[in-house]
Amino acid sequence: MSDEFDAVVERVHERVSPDAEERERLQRAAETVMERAADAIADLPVSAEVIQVGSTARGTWTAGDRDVDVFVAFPPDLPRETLEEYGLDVGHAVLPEGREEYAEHPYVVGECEGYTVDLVPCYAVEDATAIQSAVDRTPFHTRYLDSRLDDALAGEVRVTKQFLKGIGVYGSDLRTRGFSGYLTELLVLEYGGFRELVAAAADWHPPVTFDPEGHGTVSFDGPLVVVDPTDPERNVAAVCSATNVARFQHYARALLANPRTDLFEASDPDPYDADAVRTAVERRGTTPVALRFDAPDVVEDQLWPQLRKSLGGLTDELDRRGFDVLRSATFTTDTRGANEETESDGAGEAVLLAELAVAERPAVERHDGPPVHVREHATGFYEAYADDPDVAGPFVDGERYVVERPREVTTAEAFVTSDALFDVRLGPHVESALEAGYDVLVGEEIAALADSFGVALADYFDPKP
Ligand SMILES: Nc1ccn([C@@H]2O[C@H](COP(=O)(O)OP(=O)(O)OP(=O)(O)O)[C@@H](O)[C@H]2O)c(=O)n1
Ligand SMILES: [Mg+2]
Repeated sequence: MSDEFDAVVERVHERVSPDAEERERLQRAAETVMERAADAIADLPVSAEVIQVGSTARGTWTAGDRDVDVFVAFPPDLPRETLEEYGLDVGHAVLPEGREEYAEHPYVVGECEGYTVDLVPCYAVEDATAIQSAVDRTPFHTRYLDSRLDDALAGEVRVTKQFLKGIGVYGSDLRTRGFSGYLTELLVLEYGGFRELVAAAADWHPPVTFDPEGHGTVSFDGPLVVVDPTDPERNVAAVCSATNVARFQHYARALLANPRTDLFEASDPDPYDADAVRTAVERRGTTPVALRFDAPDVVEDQLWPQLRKSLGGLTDELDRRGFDVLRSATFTTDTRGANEETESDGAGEAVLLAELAVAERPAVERHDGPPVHVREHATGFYEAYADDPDVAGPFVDGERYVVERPREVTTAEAFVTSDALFDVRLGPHVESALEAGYDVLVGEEIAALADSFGVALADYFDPKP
């Protein structure tokens, strides 16, 4: 087992480690960016430090990645608006073709010598606990890891990142909710290597907690807690979902049991076509209901939490109304999950999908009233329904009055096409998007989604751990 494992890791290591030429090319691009930034800062009335951060500063990027992160650290007493203004000035000077993106504050993303450069302003604070903005921690991460990661460990980090990418859990964006680069580096550091990490993870019993500097002061929730060595009040793994921790454990065991390089390769399934969707729906005998609408034009880190929240609100209400949700999913075009040819313009489309075990509820529903001995309430209930021609009862069952009254909706389709849809917990941007209009597809009609969402449907009907 040992030899096989090492042979697999060696092959992956070979593939994800940049050669000398790639390192040089990247370093040249980074230096160009940093020189241009220094020139742009010279035109400003304040001084600022240019710092290369992220995986390219630490030698932990995987070969072929083309992202360079450069920060400009301004004096901490600079007002926020001035920091934003100067940050964008420098960004546009360095990356004349660049576009503005927005995280906690705006920054510029552009191309330089074939690399995608993020040029981010931050505050040069004394220590990471004094941060004024989340990005102010980043230079501390680089300093902390720089002195602890040697070439061999950097290689272990690259292999680990590739494994996490292969199994689909790499990235701390709110769509993925997985392992960030910094988290990966800290875990490798903690265990001393990829193999040690994987062997340990196979036996984790979450919650799993690490505090590399032993300085944690607050307690954190979540399946994985790694107290930031540069900030005792932050859990580096805060966004990592329980699902992704469990998934990592599953694939750690799979790799140990049967070492193979394909676990290090992300692979999309063959997209389902309309026929495959119809066959799947028929075979399962369920009633899928999909809402399809124009995705709100907000950044992904806003979009995904809102889509999940909306899906949760929808499925809770469908359950409450007796349609028994078997499984549900949300997906969008123009990111992974779309067929590239049919990618739409702008923000693309989004889908909320709920697969129901119950297609139709009867015309009546049971409604229990108060116990008869609770005289005032019981009489009120009795009188409210006594003359209602639409109900059966009130009758007495056990100690209570009961009526059987007409059900508001007998199918999920009737529910999602009614105004009651807007009473469920929806993310505000999703709510506006739905108000602008949406299509409802039921049962085999969801085959029409295959054009734009064939990969997501293949994932859905053929789920992997
Ligand atoms: N959720 C995040 C995202 C980023 N960072 C900081 O920003 C740096 C750059 O972020 P990113 O490019 O996302 O990660 P890398 O570490 O560069 O990893 P990758 O190889 O994926 O680029 C990270 O190293 C980390 O210090 C962070 O603290 N928290
Ligand atoms: Mg990076």
